[in-house]
Amino acid sequence: MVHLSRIYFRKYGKFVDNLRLFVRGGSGGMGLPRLGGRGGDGGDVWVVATKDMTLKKIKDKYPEKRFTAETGVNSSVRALKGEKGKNAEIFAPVGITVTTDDGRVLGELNTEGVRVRVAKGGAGGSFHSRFEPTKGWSRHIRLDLKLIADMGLVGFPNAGKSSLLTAISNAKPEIANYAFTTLRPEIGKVMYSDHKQISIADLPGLIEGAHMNKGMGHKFLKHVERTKQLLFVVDVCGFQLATSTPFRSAFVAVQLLTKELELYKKELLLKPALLVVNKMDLPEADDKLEELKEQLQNPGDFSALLPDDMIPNRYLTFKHVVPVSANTGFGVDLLKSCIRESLDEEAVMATKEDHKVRLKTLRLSLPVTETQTMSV
Ligand SMILES: Nc1nc2c(ncn2[C@@H]2O[C@H](COP(=O)(O)OP(=O)(O)OP(=O)(O)O)[C@@H](O)[C@H]2O)c(=O)[nH]1
Ligand SMILES: [Mg+2]
Repeated sequence: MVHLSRIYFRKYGKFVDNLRLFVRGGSGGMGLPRLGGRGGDGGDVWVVATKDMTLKKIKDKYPEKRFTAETGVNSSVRALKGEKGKNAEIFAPVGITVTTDDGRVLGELNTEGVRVRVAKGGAGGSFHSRFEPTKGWSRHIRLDLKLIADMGLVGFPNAGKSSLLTAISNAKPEIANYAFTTLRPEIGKVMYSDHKQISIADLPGLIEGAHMNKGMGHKFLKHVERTKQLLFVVDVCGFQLATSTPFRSAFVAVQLLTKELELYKKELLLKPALLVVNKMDLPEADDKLEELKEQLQNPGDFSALLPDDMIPNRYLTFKHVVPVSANTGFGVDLLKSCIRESLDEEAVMATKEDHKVRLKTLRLSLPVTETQTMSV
């Protein structure tokens, strides 16, 4: 079973959370001057929110990333009014924003079945156009998978994720000394002194086997896909789900969490990650933290501590390892600044990347030809 899922996950390429596509409405059909016949209008291009769809699937299925609707049917003696060309439909995942290249929002596809027209077909030729049809609109659009939060908390049950969110944000999630207190994501906003706000999603605890849909499984992991960065949270003293399940030290917990994400979708591990070592107020926490830090320096040397089939292919490198106590507030300010620093760094990199793409596009599209943009 584990093997099967590994083979399955190898199929994934890089995680895709935005996609740029070229869309063109179909041209209109020719009119028939002799009999005053009108050609059919060209088909339109629509983006349709569809269950179980991903941007990656669109990219794989349409590597050219071009969608053109069909041309309207010419007017003929047998059918004076030509039929409208067939629409092109782009089946896209639920939770995307569709924008033009310059950032104008064309639609938010938040519910299955919602659709937005992104390119209108041209008009069929008629008396008013001397029976000449017009071309469909053409342009580039962007599909962006909306993030539910900047940061997502990833940890086993009871690690103190909800307590941590309470300590650093305005959120008031449920906290209790039993596993699976949190059953759905709750978003907390963290305020900074310069008024910048960032969002953190408290997510249900992950358990071993989550990638095979155990526990909250996929429901949980799906949300992790929609955060910019990951905030791993472990209990410095380790974790045991039940007396019948093995005890996991903080180091093992980190690696098991990594492996669960890897087995679900290894691209998740491309996201920047920070590690929070919680419950530093507990006895012997300092010694345990030292041990954890040492193990994280050379994780490969400690792989014998992990079950054979749960050794990550690549150990994660955390941008920051921050010891905190959600209960006493120790380390919370430091954590807030580490989070901010990490997000700011990523934003700078994203802007640079975006500039590069735009420059490249500009060079490729010069001189500007007949590309038209729609006014709605
Ligand atoms: N001593 C100590 N206990 C803590 C700390 N943070 C959280 N706890 C306790 O750990 C237990 C679990 O805390 P939660 O915040 O509910 O943990 P969670 O990770 O959100 O758990 P799930 O929602 O079940 O995944 C509670 O009894 C908390 O009071 C801490 O810093 N120190
Ligand atoms: Mg919780």
